[in-house]
Amino acid sequence: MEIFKNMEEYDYEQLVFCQDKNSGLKAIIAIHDTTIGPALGGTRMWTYQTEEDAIIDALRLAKGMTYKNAAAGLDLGGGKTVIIGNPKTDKNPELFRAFGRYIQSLNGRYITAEDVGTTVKDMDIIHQETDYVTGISPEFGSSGNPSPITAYGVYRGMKAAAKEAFGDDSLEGRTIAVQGVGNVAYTLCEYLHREGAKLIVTDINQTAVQRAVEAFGAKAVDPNDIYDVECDIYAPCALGATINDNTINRITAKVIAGSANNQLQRSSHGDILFEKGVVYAPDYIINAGGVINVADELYGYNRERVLKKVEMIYDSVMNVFEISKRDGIPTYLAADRMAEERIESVRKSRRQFLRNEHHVLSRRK
Ligand SMILES: NC(=O)c1ccc[n+]([C@@H]2O[C@H](COP(=O)([O-])OP(=O)(O)OC[C@H]3O[C@@H](n4cnc5c(N)ncnc54)[C@H](O)[C@@H]3O)[C@@H](O)[C@H]2O)c1
Ligand SMILES: CC(C)C[C@H](N)C(=O)O
Repeated sequence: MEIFKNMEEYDYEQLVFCQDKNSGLKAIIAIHDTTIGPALGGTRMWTYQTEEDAIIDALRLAKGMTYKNAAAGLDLGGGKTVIIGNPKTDKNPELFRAFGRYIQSLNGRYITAEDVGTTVKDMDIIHQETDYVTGISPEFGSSGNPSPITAYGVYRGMKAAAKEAFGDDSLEGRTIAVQGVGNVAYTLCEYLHREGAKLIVTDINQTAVQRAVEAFGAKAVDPNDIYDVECDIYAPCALGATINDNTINRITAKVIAGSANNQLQRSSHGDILFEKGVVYAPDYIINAGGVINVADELYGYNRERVLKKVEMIYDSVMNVFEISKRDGIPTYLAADRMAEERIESVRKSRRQFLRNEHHVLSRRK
């Protein structure tokens, strides 16, 4: 793999490889863009088949965070970490402490939080070595697990997408196919069930499926069959790239709205959805609740302020649809334009020289 070629393609700033033999840590921190502020993005722990897969995932996820944070109006850039390993068997406190020291060595350029495979407890261990971590336990005045807030944002965004597709934002009686019923999707299903939606669920973890079947009367299907079920809304809430060459023509839903990051394998899949008239709520707009929640810790956490902001994901999704219709472009592109405009305006406003403690002038005491 040509690493610099890959970094150059979307202008990544930095890729950090972290290794600690004693604890087994193998982590990759990707910092995509810090124009607006320090890079904030979670840490994913996953069993990657190859090191190349792990690097590509870190890069894709980090870029997504730049766009997510910019579009959500946060004063933050984008980054992400992947830890190579099985979250069920390979965790130990020394691993997260070693990782925390690597984060500290970046001196605030990167701030972490939870993602797939990591928990509040893991963030608390990282916190023993660095302050550049969010989503730690509420005992520290922090916001805790971001997933329920992410779920609330996805629910709000899904209602906006329903309004766009069906002319009515009620989800009562709608059939919704949920792929992956983990931390975010379980709470999402609670909202959907409460509103009277009919749920079809799948997961590679049978315990997770069973929990949703029992709690919400959901119908369970095999992971490979979720693309073929008849439904109004497809909610991808597992891993990325599930909208791809193999699935795009199998999905019959009029709406795609879910929590997963990087749902489109390639941007051309977003073009196809647009041509087919599928209402796609762009992933990083609809799933921004979690990062809005953890970012609020940087100001002194206030849950009411967070809930107000996350409720507005309905309006952000609507705004993307408006731009898409106005400019005749797919929704993923409309979202990208929104984010890029904000990054560019900040970049321009920072043109003037500003003396700081690192500048050569500071040496002339
Ligand atoms: N947790 C958050 O606050 C947050 C915020 C923004 C985005 N996201 C994204 O939302 C998604 C879900 O996050 P989460 O925190 O709920 O993770 P999670 O690990 O708790 O849940 C993911 C679920 O998907 C299942 N899964 C994995 N591969 C699957 C497959 N091929 N088919 C069916 N099920 C499969 C897993 O078994 C698991 O139950 C991820 O893509 C994550 O990056 C999460
Ligand atoms: C909580 C966030 C910082 C990270 C979250 N996993 C996301 O993708 O947005």
